[in-house]
Formats: sequence, structure tokens, C-alpha cells
Amino acid sequence: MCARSSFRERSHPWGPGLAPCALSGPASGARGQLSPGSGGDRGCNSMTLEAIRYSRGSLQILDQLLLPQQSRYEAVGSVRQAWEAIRAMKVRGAPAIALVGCLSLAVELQAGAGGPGLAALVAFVCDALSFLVTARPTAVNMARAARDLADLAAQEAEREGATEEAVRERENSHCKGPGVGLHASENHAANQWAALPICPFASHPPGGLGPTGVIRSLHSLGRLEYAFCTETRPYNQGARLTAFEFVYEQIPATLIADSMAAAAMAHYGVSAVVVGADRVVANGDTANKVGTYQLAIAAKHHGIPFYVAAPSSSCDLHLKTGREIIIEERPGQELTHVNGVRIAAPGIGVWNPAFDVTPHDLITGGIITELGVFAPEELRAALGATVALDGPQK
Ligand SMILES: CSC[C@H]1O[C@H](OP(=O)(O)O)[C@H](O)[C@@H]1O
Repeated sequence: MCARSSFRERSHPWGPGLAPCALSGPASGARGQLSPGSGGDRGCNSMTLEAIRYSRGSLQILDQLLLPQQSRYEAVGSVRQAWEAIRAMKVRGAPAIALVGCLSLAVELQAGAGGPGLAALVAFVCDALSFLVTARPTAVNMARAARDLADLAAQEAEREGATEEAVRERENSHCKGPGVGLHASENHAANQWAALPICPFASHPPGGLGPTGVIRSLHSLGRLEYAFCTETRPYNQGARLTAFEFVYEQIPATLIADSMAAAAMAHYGVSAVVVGADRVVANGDTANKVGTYQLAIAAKHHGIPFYVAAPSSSCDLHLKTGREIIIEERPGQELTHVNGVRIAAPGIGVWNPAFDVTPHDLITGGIITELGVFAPEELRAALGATVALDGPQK
């Protein structure tokens, strides 16, 4: 809460009534009038697609590899299945990865896994959590959740009269995270801004976190004119997932190729750029989907405020600068093939980092969390040690 009290109301360059010029004709040149999609024909459905469905002993994930063509839920009954789903990016997005990882452990524990005996149960919990962290190293959320759950299991097992049941129950109840979306719109009297969310959560993540949460909240308050979303090569989270969600929720939005972002800023009066985060470190440097860094450079050039929207659980103050963040590299096939069809010359080399790091000085709008909106230099004081992971990046 103290973080919130230290929050300063930020003045924004786009005050009430400032509509992106594209709505009243292009800023310059022969660009046509932009007509952002008004959303699909899903009637008045205001439901947000749920990425994760959980009830005691049962976990299902929306297989995001099948979106937007299919909305199919897949049961996850074990830690191993969760690891495989996370690695394959059936479920993706930093907090959602942590949630699915933790819930898969809860499902196994409710089925009686681990034990017999408290020591064996705690060892099982710790081994499972360490394994889950290896699925994708850049996002901090799974590592943090693993640390917290392992600590909880050990604490519970050491209590007077501890029982296996008590350990299982405590693990089961520790799997929720605060939302950020509504907070951002409350604290950002943003009026009619077009934004470029890059690779936010597909469908309903835990608590409505991330850039889509911000966009969704502003839209629900009638303060969003339209949004651009970038396709987010090579995995196309933007074209496949973000666009799907905007259409599903009838949020007016326009899909652009990643290479078009700077031109969109130049010609369609983008008021703000909001992106997610996999790991925000002590000085505010932020790892996010590859392409974020160049969005920030373009936003700086155009004087457009650049925001990172992420829960405090995505912040890791133990790392001092972005140079310490491990960047996951993924299979080259994600770049050379689309839906299994080769599009690149056989034999060409491929570099496929899943993330890049945006230096804190390019995060000019602030870091939007559920605890408040902070300038990068305010982060450490605002979030304190609560979000520092012990030891090197796990
Ligand atoms: C807002 S979710 C956090 C972050 O995770 C995504 O990466 P991936 O799709 O590889 O899991 C993307 O970078 C999001 O911004």
C-alpha cells in the first residue's frame, strides 16, 4: 500500500479530448482514413476468453497454439504436462506461465502425489517447482512462485503438529495474483489513446494483468478510441492472440506488421504505447517479447509515452540491470516455418531470441503495476525487497 501512497499523479501528454489525428484524417501524406476493426460478430458477449480454467483437482488450459482458428481446452493433470505445455507455448505470458505451473502442482498434490511423510512431500514439492522453472527462463514469475511455494511447504512442514494434508492445503491456496488492468485506467486519466500493446496475454490471464488489461479497462471506461496491435513475429502472438481477444471483446483495433509500428506512430497519432513484461529489474530495464526494444526507440523518436504494464510479481529487483537477464532462445523453425510450411531458404542461419531488453530510459510513461504506476527510478523504493529474488536468476 505504501507504494500506492508514494504514487505521483502523472500528467499525460494526451489530455481529455485529444483524439488521435487519424480519426480526423491522417496527420500527413496520403495515408487513408483508418477504420479500426470494430470487433467480431460475437454479439454482446462481453466475456473475456479464459486462458486457464481451474477447480480443485482439475486444470484446463486454452491451447493458444490453436487460436484463433480453434478455442480448445486441454486438461493438464501433472507438472510434466504443464512443463510441456509451457515450453511449447500452448500457454504463454509470464504470470499465466507461473499460474499454470503452480496449479499443475496443486492438481498433483490433491491427487496424493508426494510423500509419504512430510520430508518426502516437501522434497517432491521443491523438485517439481525447480523443474517447472526450467521450461522458460526469462520470465521471473515462475521462479518467484516456485520460491514462495517451496518456502511455504517448508514452513508448513515445520509447524507444531504439521500434517501432510495441511501442507497440501497451503500449497493449494497460494495461487492467485492481483490484477493491474483496472488500476492503470484509474490512475491514467487517459482519454482516447491509441496504443500498441505488444504481445499481451491472450484471453483472460490471471486477474486481467498486462497490456491487454490496460486496454480492456480503458475500453470499458469509454476512454479508448482504438488500438493497434502488432503481429509479433515470429510466433505471431499479436496476430493470433491479441487480435483474437480484441475482436472477441469488441475492442476497436487494427492489426499491423511489426515493421509498420513506426509508420503508424508517425501517421496515425498514436497516443501511447503499452507493452507487457517478462522481467523488470531494479533500474527499470525490462525484458519483453522481442520487438519491444525497437517499439520503444520509435516511441521515443515520436515523443510518445511508452508504458510497461505488468504485475509486481514480474519485477525482480535482485537483478540490477537488464544485462543480467537470461534471454531464452527458441527453435529456428519458428522463424523459417509458418504453420509447418517452410518460408525461408533451406540452409539459412537463424537467430531467434524470444525476448529483448528495453533500457529504462526508454520507458518514458512509466511501469504500470497493481501497486501503482512508477517511473523506472521509483521502482526499487516503491516495491522494496518484496520482489527481489534471492541469488542469481533461476
Ligand atoms: C504480458 S505476458 C508477459 C510477456 O510474456 C510474453 O512472452 P511469451 O508469449 O513468449 O510468453 C510476452 O513477452 C508478454 O509481454
